[in-house]
Amino acid sequence: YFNLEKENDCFCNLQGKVDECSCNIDTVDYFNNIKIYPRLKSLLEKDYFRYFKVNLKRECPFWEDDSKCSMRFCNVESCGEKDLPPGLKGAKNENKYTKEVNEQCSELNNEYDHLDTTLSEKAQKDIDLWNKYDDATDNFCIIDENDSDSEYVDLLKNPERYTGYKGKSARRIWESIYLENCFRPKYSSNLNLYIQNGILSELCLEERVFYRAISGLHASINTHLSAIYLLSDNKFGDPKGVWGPNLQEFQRRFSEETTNGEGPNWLRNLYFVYLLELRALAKAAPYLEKEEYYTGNENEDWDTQMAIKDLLGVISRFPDHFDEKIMFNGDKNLKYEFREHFRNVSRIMDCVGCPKCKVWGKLQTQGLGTALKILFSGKFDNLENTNSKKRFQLQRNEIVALVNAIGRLSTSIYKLDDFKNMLNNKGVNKNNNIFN
Ligand SMILES: Cc1cc2nc3c(=O)[nH]c(=O)nc-3n(C[C@H](O)[C@H](O)[C@H](O)COP(=O)(O)OP(=O)(O)OC[C@H]3O[C@@H](n4cnc5c(N)ncnc54)[C@H](O)[C@@H]3O)c2cc1C
Repeated sequence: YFNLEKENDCFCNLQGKVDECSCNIDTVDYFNNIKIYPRLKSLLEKDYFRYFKVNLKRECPFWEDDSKCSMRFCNVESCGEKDLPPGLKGAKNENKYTKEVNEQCSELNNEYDHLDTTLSEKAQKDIDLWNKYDDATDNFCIIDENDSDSEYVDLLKNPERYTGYKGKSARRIWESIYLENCFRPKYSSNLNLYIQNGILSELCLEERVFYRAISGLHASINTHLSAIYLLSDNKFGDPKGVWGPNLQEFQRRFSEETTNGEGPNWLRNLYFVYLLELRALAKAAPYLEKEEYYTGNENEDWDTQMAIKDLLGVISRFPDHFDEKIMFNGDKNLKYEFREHFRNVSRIMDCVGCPKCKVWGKLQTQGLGTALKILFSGKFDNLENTNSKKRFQLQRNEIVALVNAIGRLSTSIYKLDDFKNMLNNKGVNKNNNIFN
């Protein structure tokens, strides 16, 4: 199928600096594969991170969903109440998420010190409304967590992998993201649906960042489906399927030869979005270190807190993340547009025709949306100097989505190393021009 000489070309341009950031691809490789990936892998097996609440029933607001996924591997096993950790049971009762509320401490009030914190029903309603409004204007995503149709999905039971979702429906999702919901070069005569790297310079920094983030997410999803591909025959093979890396699929998606020279740029965008999300995690560290990670299982909750602290410590010692301070210093409208575009991308996830892809698509856009909120809402600036826990709260699902989204990107970068080794073992390292 492929010319061996050209076979490795996904990796040749994948070197040097990550665009818009100050560090090199190989520095990120080392840092991720040795330090971050193993930590995230064990952290994401903890109950707190393994259950994601998602609404799979919300209708597509843009067009009638016309797709049925071709394979049974598309379907999601949602989990029943009995499978959930004690702290997440009674999903309708939002208060169950925090230990404080569950353990309702009843201290005696000194009647002279007593501060009357009761509010009239009307005032309480107003405040709820204000909070909702404030929150909504900061959010880059529609959040499913409080939705009555939402259900918990066990992410470990539903790994992101090849599902067979392709064709018109999948293409329409990506097209509508890039065509309508990414910023586009205004003066370019190029009518190609997808933005080519060469004309990205016509976009301003913020617009480029937006495009690179989406493209990086796309590259990550396509790396996963190539890395956990269905290798056995669907009809006659093992009913559970035999899964593993498919090098040819990976090359078709990322080599210069088959992508008009764009594949390696898409992989660079994967590194970009990884650094962007890591920066968000580092920025929110003072807040996340104080979170309880409550599931009702004391031992595990303690382990989770320790594991998070350890991870945040490692991340904060890596200096060269994305620098968000360079963004939104000019045109005030741009931030608003940026947020609206991204909210539309998150709405499009309701149109994904394969339930498993939808779960992971929603999780990853919500994770990226949470990262953008941390970086750009202003509410996480100067966290070190304030009692942040009281000032601002992320919902449980936002934290679960953010850390899992970083887990996905980290795994993709790790899997690139596997593909690189597979290519080298085939004896084509002399021209290893994807990764060199
Ligand atoms: C939200 C979502 C989640 C999905 N999850 C899964 C999943 O879990 N498992 C699964 O098997 N399939 C999944 N899919 C489908 C998968 O992403 C592909 O759409 C499908 O495999 C068809 O691939 P394709 O070769 O036609 O190109 P597509 O990936 O559909 O890409 C369409 C076009 O976009 C351009 N393009 C490709 N990659 C990039 C990039 N990184 N940056 C910029 N432009 C790019 C190219 O011009 C390409 O022709 C998902 C799709 C969506 C929309």
